[in-house]
Amino acid sequence: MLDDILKNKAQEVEAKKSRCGLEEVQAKLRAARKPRNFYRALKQPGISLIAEIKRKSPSKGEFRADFDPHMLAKVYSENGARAISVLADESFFGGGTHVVEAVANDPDVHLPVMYKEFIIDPYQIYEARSVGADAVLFIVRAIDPYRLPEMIALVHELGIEALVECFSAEEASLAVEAGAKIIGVNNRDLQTFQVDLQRSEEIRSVLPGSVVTVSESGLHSRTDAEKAEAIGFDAMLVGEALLKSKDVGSRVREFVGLTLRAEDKR
Ligand SMILES: O=C(O)c1ccccc1NCC(=O)[C@H](O)[C@H](O)COP(=O)(O)O
Repeated sequence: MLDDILKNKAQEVEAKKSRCGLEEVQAKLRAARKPRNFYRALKQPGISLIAEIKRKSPSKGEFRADFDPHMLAKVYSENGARAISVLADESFFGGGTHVVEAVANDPDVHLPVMYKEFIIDPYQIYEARSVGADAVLFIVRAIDPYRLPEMIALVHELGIEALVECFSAEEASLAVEAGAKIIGVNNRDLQTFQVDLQRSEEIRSVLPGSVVTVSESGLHSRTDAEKAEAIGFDAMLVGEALLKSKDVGSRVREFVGLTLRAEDKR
């Protein structure tokens, strides 16, 4: 699946570049709002929630009939999320750069916003900042390892942050050597879609204490959040469990430990 997404992304990026050149993107970037500090948001006491906005995903299909990015971002920020991840990919996740732009500049939302995209080219980093994003996602296995340090350096030069995602201890070491300050462990295998929270535990144990760490995918309860915190994660990235809820606000409060967990209410 990841290979299909990346093949499609390479074509999309080339098409975008011919519609809107880098100079035009850089001009827009100069007028973008000031970055919000994603790193500091995740580094606060207790496990921080990065709440995700996506219409659909390859593994789960459509998440909700009343999908409304503005409503979700507002509810996430009013109930204790510390950052928001917005899918920029349209073909597979039903998102878009315009969706990130709307959330990042929403007057009701004051949290840092991550541009969740399959980044393979520096052009996409400029594009992310030009719409007001405060962070971008890098997937280690999607980027040429020789280019990863320069991609991370460019993100920092633009005054924003990179969440660098890995699936193995080897990828985590590559990320650290490339200068990553924030490292994520994805619990979902992107070929089989199987989720294994054990992966977070294994990789966390080889990460240095100096990086901010994020456990990503397949977290479904406050119990999962507490386990991630207990093994040393600073933050968690959660989508499905929030998006599929009838009462998104109370689900967010549950994840961040402000209300009783669903299993304790039974
Ligand atoms: O989720 C997918 O189907 C998927 C497929 C191919 C590439 C990436 C994919 N997911 C990206 C993610 O990392 C998740 O959107 C994110 O971690 C949130 O996960 P969840 O809480 O399980 O929605």
